[in-house]
Amino acid sequence: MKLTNLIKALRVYRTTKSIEHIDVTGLEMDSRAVQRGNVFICINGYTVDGHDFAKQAEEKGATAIVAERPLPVSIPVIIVNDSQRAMSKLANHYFNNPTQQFRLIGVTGTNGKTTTSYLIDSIFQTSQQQTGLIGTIQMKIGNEEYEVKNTTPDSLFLQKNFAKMAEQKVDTAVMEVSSHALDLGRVHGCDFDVAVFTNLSQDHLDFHKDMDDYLRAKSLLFSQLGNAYKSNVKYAVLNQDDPHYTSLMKSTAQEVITYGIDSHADITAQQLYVTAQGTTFMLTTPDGEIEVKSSLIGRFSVYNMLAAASAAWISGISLETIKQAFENTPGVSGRFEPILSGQDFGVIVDYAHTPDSLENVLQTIKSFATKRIFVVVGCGGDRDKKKRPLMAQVAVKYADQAIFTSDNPRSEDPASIIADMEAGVEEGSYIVIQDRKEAIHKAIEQADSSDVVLIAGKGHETYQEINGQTLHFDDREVARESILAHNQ
Ligand SMILES: CC(=O)N[C@H]1[C@@H](OP(=O)(O)OP(=O)(O)OC[C@H]2O[C@@H](n3ccc(=O)[nH]c3=O)[C@H](O)[C@@H]2O)O[C@H](CO)[C@@H](O)[C@@H]1O[C@H](C)C(=O)N[C@@H](C)C(=O)N[C@H](CCC(=O)O)C(=O)O
Ligand SMILES: Nc1ncnc2c1ncn2[C@@H]1O[C@H](COP(=O)(O)OP(=O)(O)OP(=O)(O)O)[C@@H](O)[C@H]1O
Ligand SMILES: N[C@H](CCC[C@H](N)C(=O)O)C(=O)O
Ligand SMILES: [Mg+2]
Repeated sequence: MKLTNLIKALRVYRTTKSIEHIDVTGLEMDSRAVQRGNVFICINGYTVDGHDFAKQAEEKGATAIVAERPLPVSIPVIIVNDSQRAMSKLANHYFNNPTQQFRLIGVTGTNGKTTTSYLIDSIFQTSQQQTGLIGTIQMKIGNEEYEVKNTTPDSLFLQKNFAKMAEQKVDTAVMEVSSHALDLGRVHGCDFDVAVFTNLSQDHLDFHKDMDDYLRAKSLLFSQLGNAYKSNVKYAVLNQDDPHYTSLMKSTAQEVITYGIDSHADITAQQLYVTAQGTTFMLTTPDGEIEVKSSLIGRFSVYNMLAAASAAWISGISLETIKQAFENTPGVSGRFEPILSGQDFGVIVDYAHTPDSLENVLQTIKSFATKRIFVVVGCGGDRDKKKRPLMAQVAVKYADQAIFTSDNPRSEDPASIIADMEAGVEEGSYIVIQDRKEAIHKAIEQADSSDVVLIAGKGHETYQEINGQTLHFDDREVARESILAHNQ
C-alpha cells in the first residue's frame, strides 16, 4: 500500500516531509520488531515512551513515523494528536476494514465477559456459523487457538487478526472489550454490530480515577456503536437489573434490548431453579419462550446466559439453537470448575478476583453447601488496592475458614498485599498462608465429607507472576495433588 493511501484513514495530521511515492509494508508499534518498509507508530506507554525509539525504528528500515511531535529522524514524521487512536484508524484502513466483513459482538462489564463470550461463540457455532473469539483466555478462529497477552489486545493485533478472520470466512466474531481497551482506544475503528453489558462493580481503580471514570470508559462501547440514522441497525444489549443500566442506555443512539431476572426486561429467565447440579429456567423473549436446563451453576450464570441469548436472539438465532448451545456447553475453563478426584467433598476453582464476583460465587456455594466452606483467596499485585480489604470481608463473611494467600504478587511484596486484605477484617477471623500451594493444601487437608473448598482468583491461569518471574502454577493441578494426599 502507498503511504498516501494509508494516510487517508486520518483527516487531521501534519507531515514534516513529502510522503509521496512511499510504499508501506506493514505497521509496527514496537521498534524492536520493525521490518523494512514499515510505518512505526510511537506510543507513549506506561513504562516507556515509544517516541524515544523512533531513531531505532528508522535504522531498522522504517519508511515513516507516526508521532505526537516532530522527531530527529530523516524519514517523514506524520504528526497526530493521539497516536494510539491514530494507530487504530490506520490499522483498520490498512487491513481493509475487516470488521465490516462479519458480525462483531463486543462484551463489556466487570464480571462475566469471558463466560458470556464463550456462550455467544457456542450459540453461533451451534447455528453452523464459522466463528472467531478474542478474550482473556485465548483467541480462537474456527477450531484454531492462539495465545493473547491482553483481554483486549492492541489495535494492530486486533485488526490484523480480524483480517485473518475475514479471510477465513468468519460469520460472527465475539470479543471481550475491557475498560482499559476502551479508554486507550484499542477498539477504535471496530465496527460492532452488537454491544453487550454484563454488570459493573468495583475493580481497576488503579487505572480508572474512580467508579464514574470506570463507568465512562465502559459506556464508550455503547457510544461507539454509531449513529442509528446512518448505518445498518446495531444493538446495545443491557442488563436492566444493574444500577448502571439507565446511564448506559443514554449513552447509545442505537436500539436497546434489555435482559434481567428482577426487572421487566425484554429477555428474562422465569421459573428459575438453581441447584448444585445446574440451573433450569424458562428463557422468555418478546416472541416466544423455551425451557433451558444448563449445567452452569449460580444465579450469576443465568445472567451470563441471558446476555448471550439476547445477543443471539437479536441477531436472528432461533430459541431452539440457543437452548441446544446452553445445554451442551460444559462451562468455561477455570470458571466455577469442579475438581473431581474421587473425594467426598467439593473443590471448586474459580476466577473471582473482584468483591462482587467473590460474593456471587460464595452466595451460590452457601445456598447448596451442607457443611463447612473453606476459601483460599489472594489479590493481584500492581492492581486495584482498594478491592483488597473488600475481598477479604466477603471471604470472611461466607467462609467457615478463610485462608488469605498470594495471587499474582507481580512487583509487590506478597506480605504487604495480604496486610491490605487484613485491614478489612477482624483479627482471628481468618488465617494467612502466604505460599499458595501450602494454602490450598491446608484447606483440602482439613475438608471432610460434604464440605466445599473454593480456590478463588486464578481460574484458568497456569502461572504465578512473582517479582518479574512467571512460574508455572495451576490451582487445579495443586488441588488434585492435595486431594490425592488427603485420600491416602
Ligand atoms: C497498562 C497497560 O495497559 N499496558 C499495556 C501497554 O503497555 P505499556 O504502556 O507498558 O507499553 P510500554 O512498554 O510503555 O511501551 C510503549 C511503547 O513503546 C514501544 N517500545 C518499547 C520498547 C522498545 O524497545 N521499543 C518500543 O518501540 C512499545 O512497543 C509500545 O508501543 O501496551 C501493551 C501493548 O499493547 C500492553 O500489552 C500492556 O498491557 C499490559 C500487559 C497489562 O497488563 N495491561 C492490563 C492493565 C490491561 O490492559 N488489562 C485489560 C483488562 C483485563 C481484564 O479485566 O480482563 C486487558 O484488556 O488486558
Ligand atoms: N454475571 C456475573 N456476575 C457476577 N460475577 C460473575 C458473573 N459471571 C462470572 N462471575 C464471576 O466472575 C469470575 C470471572 O468471570 P469471567 O472470566 O467470565 O469474567 P470477566 O469479566 O471476563 O473477567 P476479566 O475482567 O478478568 O476478564 C467468575 O469466575 C465468577 O466468579
Ligand atoms: N484481568 C484481570 C485479571 C486478574 C487476575 C488475578 N489473578 C490477578 O492477577 O489479579 C486483571 O488484570 O485485573
Ligand atoms: Mg475475561
